Amino acid sequence: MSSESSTRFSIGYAMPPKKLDSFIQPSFLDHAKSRGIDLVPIDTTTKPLIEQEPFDCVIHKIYDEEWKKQLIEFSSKNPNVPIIDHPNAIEKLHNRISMLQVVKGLKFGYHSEICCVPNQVVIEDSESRLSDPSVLLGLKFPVIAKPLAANASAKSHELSLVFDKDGLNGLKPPIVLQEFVNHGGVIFKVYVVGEYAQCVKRHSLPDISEEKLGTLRGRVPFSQISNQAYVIEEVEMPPMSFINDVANGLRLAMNLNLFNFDMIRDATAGNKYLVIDINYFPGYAKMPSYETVLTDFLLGILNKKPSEATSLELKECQESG
Ligand SMILES: Nc1ncnc2c1ncn2[C@@H]1O[C@H](COP(=O)(O)OP(=O)(O)OP(=O)(O)O)[C@@H](O)[C@H]1O
Ligand SMILES: O=P(O)(O)O[C@H]1[C@H](O)[C@@H](O)[C@H](OP(=O)(O)O)[C@@H](OP(=O)(O)O)[C@H]1O
Ligand SMILES: [Mg+2]
Ligand SMILES: [Mg+2]
Repeated sequence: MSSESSTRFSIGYAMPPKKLDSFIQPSFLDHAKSRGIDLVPIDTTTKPLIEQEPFDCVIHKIYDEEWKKQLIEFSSKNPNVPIIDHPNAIEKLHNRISMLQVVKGLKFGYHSEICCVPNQVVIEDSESRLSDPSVLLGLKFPVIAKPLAANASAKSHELSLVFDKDGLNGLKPPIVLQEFVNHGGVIFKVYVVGEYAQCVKRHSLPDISEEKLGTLRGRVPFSQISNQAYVIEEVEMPPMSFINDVANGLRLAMNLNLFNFDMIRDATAGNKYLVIDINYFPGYAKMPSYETVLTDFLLGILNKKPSEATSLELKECQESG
């Protein structure tokens, strides 16, 4: 039995129904409560945020402009209340090109592992460009076609594995074509919660040999193939020091606290890792011990001095928004 703490904090949370169902588990609410945190649902449909105070912190996964306005208003009235995370920082993850740009800037010289992104091109507009071979800019088949927008819609997760030029016909821009990299059929999914990172293994697409590629035609659609948490024994994890450095580098560069990233290990070069996807506020309930990890993180935020806190700066938000 844990005793309830005497200083209590109120954390407001705002997210779509699907996320509420998975994230707001009784085990999390109870654990947070036992450590002095009351998690309070924010009504995002019938009342403005500023009429629902007081909150000591707000966490959110709502992407519309109206919500952003409400956060700005709330923040100007409560400049010392941390908002996790800044909507402008989250927006960079809504586009599969800007999402990975930050990976290229990561620097940590002392690892034998390297971290990069697959070769990719963006097709912003007309479908007819897909029949022009120069559009591929030297990209090699197979490629994965991904919608450019990664905005939490079901459509944004509708991907295709494309084996040849004919397989590009009928794809609907704006899309990203990304080189498929053989990686042994397993991805490393790294959950980041502030300074904490945890890596899990997930199933992925199997490798495709040159020989097999010669027999494959067109394209195959797929969606959310790495979202189920199964036990995968044999595959060796990347070194934890490397994972921590990538996680911290991304966190600082993106100014985000709550995200995960998917990383694959190139089957032809065991020290080469490629980041293929970064997601805001992912399915944390699938992460072992998410209740304690999230509670520790929130307490860390709440116990910071206001000057160190992640408050949403009105000025910055208006300037770059
Ligand atoms: N460049 C690549 N090379 C090899 N496999 C890839 C590549 N890109 C994606 N995949 C495979 O496709 C899956 C889905 O791709 P991605 O993670 O980009 O899509 P998503 O819909 O954004 O996923 P999530 O559900 O994690 O948000 C990956 O988990 C991985 O199995
Ligand atoms: O609903 P959108 O914004 O599209 O976000 C999804 C992410 O893209 C996925 O990465 C999450 O699954 P994982 O936590 O297994 O990565 C997935 O987790 P969930 O389905 O368990 O909530 C979602 O968070
Ligand atoms: Mg992914
Ligand atoms: Mg994703």
